Amino acid sequence: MSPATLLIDNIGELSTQDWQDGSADAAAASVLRDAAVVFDGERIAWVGPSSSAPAADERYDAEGRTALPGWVDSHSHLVFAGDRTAEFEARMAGQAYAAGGIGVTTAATRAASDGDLRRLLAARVAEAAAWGTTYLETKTGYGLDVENERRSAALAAEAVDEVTYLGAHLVPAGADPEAYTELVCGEMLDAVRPYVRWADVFCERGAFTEEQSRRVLLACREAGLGLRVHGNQLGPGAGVQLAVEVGAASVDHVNFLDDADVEALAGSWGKWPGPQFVGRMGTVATVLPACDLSTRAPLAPARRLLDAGVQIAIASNCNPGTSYTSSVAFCVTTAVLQMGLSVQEAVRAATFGGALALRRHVGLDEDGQRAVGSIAVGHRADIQLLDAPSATHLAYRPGMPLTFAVWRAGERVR
Ligand SMILES: N=CN[C@@H](CCC(=O)O)C(=O)O
Ligand SMILES: [Zn+2]
Repeated sequence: MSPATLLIDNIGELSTQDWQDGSADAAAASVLRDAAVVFDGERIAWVGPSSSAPAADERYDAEGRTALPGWVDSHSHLVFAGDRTAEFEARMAGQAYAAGGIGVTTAATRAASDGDLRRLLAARVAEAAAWGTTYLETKTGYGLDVENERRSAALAAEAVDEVTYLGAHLVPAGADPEAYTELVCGEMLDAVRPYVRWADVFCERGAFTEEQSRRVLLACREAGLGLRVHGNQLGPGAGVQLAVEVGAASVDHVNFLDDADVEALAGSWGKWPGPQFVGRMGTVATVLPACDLSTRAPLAPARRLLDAGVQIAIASNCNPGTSYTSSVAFCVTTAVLQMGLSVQEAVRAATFGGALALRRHVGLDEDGQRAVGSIAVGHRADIQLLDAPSATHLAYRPGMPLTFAVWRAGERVR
């Protein structure tokens, strides 16, 4: 049981990510020294200097460590069974990644019992939490028939914060692409609908065409789902433009972008932020650094996107094919060392950026849920402590296990 109120004081560096706008100055403003926070149950009740912190039922001394919002991992595929080590080895020997590998995981996932899938999923969620992830999205997409997609969605809804329907991940072996697309837009959508908030489509060669992707996205929007797109991963393509056209909250991967793609994404943010961050929102570009490394793809142009005024997120894309890690810290490190982001920009993308991509950056919306991804009064009490004097150590000491303590909705989970 958590105490009613908990004071965490003596925080050496507190990166609140409580931004007033997206400018570089705001990055500095969001970092406090010698700070403290107070939780009241699941809610942040106070943030400020340690010296003026109010009393609370319990106190935790951070001993000068660094505090950040918990990671908001806005892209993962955790409902699966089986193993793709052989495919990974072949890739490291020079073979290119292709969408077809999804079929291997689909066969193993269909063969797994509910109990096995539930245990596998719970272990993956626990692993993510242990490394600082406090808000987690995951997708279906390894069922690819009505009952297995429904089952994946139902199991995911038991285990994570946000569930995305990805029936349009691959046309299963032997199926007619048109007939399968109709199924995804009809009977399969009806079956998953009670469990999901989002729909996604893999708009790429070897998966779904632009026209099929548009049909899926519009049907899902009509059913009341928010939209996300896997786009421009394996080559130039229509994914980004389609995501902006349909008002998707996020387009993910974005490795191959031309000028028009960057302009479309930047243009989608032209009317944001308004007061309280609720101006008309655009399409977040979500970069997936671990996936880029594991597929030996050109890194997504995160620096260019930020400079153009696009809101970006960093996510793990944890899945057995292209990115078998849920370590968002590893992704942040890579974004700094290889994508040209500053530490605070990368931390922001993996916290506030993920919340933007899931439309959870402001609180108590239609679902009555609290805001996540930044540390401010009224937001959910999701905080991680790093065993380091500053967040810079995430990139300065790559690969070191810096996660020291994690609270999720006020509960200590590590
Ligand atoms: N690109 C599409 N889907 C996953 C990979 C799925 C798989 O290969 O199993 C991704 O986001 O990388
Ligand atoms: Zn993915």
